[in-house]
Amino acid sequence: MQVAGITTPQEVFVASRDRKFRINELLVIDDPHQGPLIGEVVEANSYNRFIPLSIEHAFSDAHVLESLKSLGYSIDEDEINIAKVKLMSEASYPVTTGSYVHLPGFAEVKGFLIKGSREEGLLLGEIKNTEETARSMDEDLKGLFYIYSAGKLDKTKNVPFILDLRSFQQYPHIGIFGGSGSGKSFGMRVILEELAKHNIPTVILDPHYEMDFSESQEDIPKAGNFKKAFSKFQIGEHIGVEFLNLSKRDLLALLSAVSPLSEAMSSAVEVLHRRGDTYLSFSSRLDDLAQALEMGRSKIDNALRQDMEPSERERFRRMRELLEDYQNIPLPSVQGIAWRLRRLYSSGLFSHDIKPVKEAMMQGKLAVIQGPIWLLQVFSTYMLSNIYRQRRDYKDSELKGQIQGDYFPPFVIATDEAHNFAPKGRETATKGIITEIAQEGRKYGVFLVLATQRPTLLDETVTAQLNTKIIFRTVRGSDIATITEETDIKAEEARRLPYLPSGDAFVSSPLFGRTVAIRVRFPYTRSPHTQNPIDEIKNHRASSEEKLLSLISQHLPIYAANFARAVEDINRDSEEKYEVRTLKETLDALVEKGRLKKQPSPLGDIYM
Ligand SMILES: Nc1ncnc2c1ncn2[C@@H]1O[C@H](COP(=O)(O)OP(=O)(O)OP(=O)(O)O)[C@@H](O)[C@H]1O
Repeated sequence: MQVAGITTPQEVFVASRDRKFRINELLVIDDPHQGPLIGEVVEANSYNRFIPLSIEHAFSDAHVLESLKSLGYSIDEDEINIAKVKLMSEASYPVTTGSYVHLPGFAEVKGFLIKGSREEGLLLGEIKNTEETARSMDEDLKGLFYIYSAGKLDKTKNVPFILDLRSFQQYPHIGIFGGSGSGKSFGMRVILEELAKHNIPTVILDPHYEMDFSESQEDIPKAGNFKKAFSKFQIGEHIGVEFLNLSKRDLLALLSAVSPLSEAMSSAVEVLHRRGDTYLSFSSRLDDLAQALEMGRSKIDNALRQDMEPSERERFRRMRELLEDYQNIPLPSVQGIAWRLRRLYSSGLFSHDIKPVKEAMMQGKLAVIQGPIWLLQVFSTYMLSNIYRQRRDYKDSELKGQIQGDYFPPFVIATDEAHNFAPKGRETATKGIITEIAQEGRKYGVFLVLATQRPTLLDETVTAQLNTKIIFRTVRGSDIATITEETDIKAEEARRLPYLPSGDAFVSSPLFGRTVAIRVRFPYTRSPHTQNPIDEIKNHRASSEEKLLSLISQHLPIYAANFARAVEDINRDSEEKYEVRTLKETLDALVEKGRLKKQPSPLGDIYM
């Protein structure tokens, strides 16, 4: 392999007669004047005499041709492999044409490939096309995980891609971008498994109900057990919000997450919510005021003149007071607040608190929060503000040398569909807290892992703070443009984005100082949704058939003449609601499948 053509201090062409180049592989150029220079292949091509060098293409540059000839290549006969190579760091002078080039041993390029220790890093996958270099790699870095590729699962043979945990302090936030089916969810799962391995407290917002780590991939030997590494909470069922602790700001955020509040409603909440309010006290105040506004003063006074139960009288008195204090609040605003509040209440939100989440975090677990996206927004606004504040207060008081309250650890927040939580050009309940953490979470050790299919729809301030970006296959032009703007991805790589296979990604990270092409390792656990829908139908059918058969077999033989009795018996023993007609159909279907026999008799058919 030799350098050919006109060179620059940043970029060269390398030619080889017998070795095909692979994109992203590293090469060492032995420049006689500048010593070894490391470069990365960004374009790889092969030519032979049957397909002449094209006129438009850069490689056809007359200088490259001339240079190849003078290096002893016969461009009319030989197959020639040519690579465009970008140097990792700029050379002092243009590279010497004709310099020999060799494939690096691990020691020569270790500094470019490995930026963290195996013990203290997240093992996300392998660096593409580093197989030859990996042969001379330290033994303890070899075969650390499994890669699934071309229908086969194998131990990795490449150099591992390790994201150093300690580097989070410097580069705290991770973005995962990629279109549908590109490998984003697998990538997120791998990151979360790695965080779990290190017992890093992590809160996961899971709008897709897919973040379950209890089922291991069967094909991976010794996949490890993640069952105890995570706890799953459903909003309204296991966790919720303590109304008593809500500030006015929290309450406004919660109500507006149900449906945006008008100006009048916001000001009404400001004046109506009082310190120490419980759900009951606040909601009855709203109901009383709504009724008072509806009745008007004279009707209330009239009512008070009548005979009534003391508790009833007390209520009318309260209504009159409320009317005096808040007569300027429009009735529709009070009603608007009341229905939003009722919606929150009926979701179960106010019946629980976030203690279980905090406990899971204190144990260094993954705390998976599940709920429909609107409720997740409502709840996470409150929860993230709460735990972030707790961590901030702890850290601030530690810095001031006056620790108050209990220890609260650094933590990670991870979510898919991040553009719903911090959308561009639109306010949502969660956006404020996510932007705040994106901007100053680093100081407190609070880190974000945000995945989205649509980076273009993610708030720019947040996107700009995502220091490490993992970019999977992306087809949409506008998203490729955003990615190109927001990362150091090279033009050649951006062109490849629409064609990346699922699970391949570019990692743009300041730690590496360049974009690294990786294949994400195969996760140890699997999502509960991995079953193919067609298999699901078949399995369900087979298991219902078994259930049916074992139910019916207890009542065999069934005589057609005595169907009514059989229906009664079967319905009594099960939750089924057969009628004579449906039982007959079911039995006939089982006969057709060969699971039952039907024998004619003078008194009618007998099923056995
Ligand atoms: N690292 C990987 N190794 C092997 N196969 C992978 C990998 N990543 C993804 N795949 C394959 O691609 C499929 C889709 O991946 P995944 O579910 O992660 O996509 P996604 O980007 O999250 O899509 P969506 O946004 O639609 O959920 C997986 O079911 C799997 O078959």
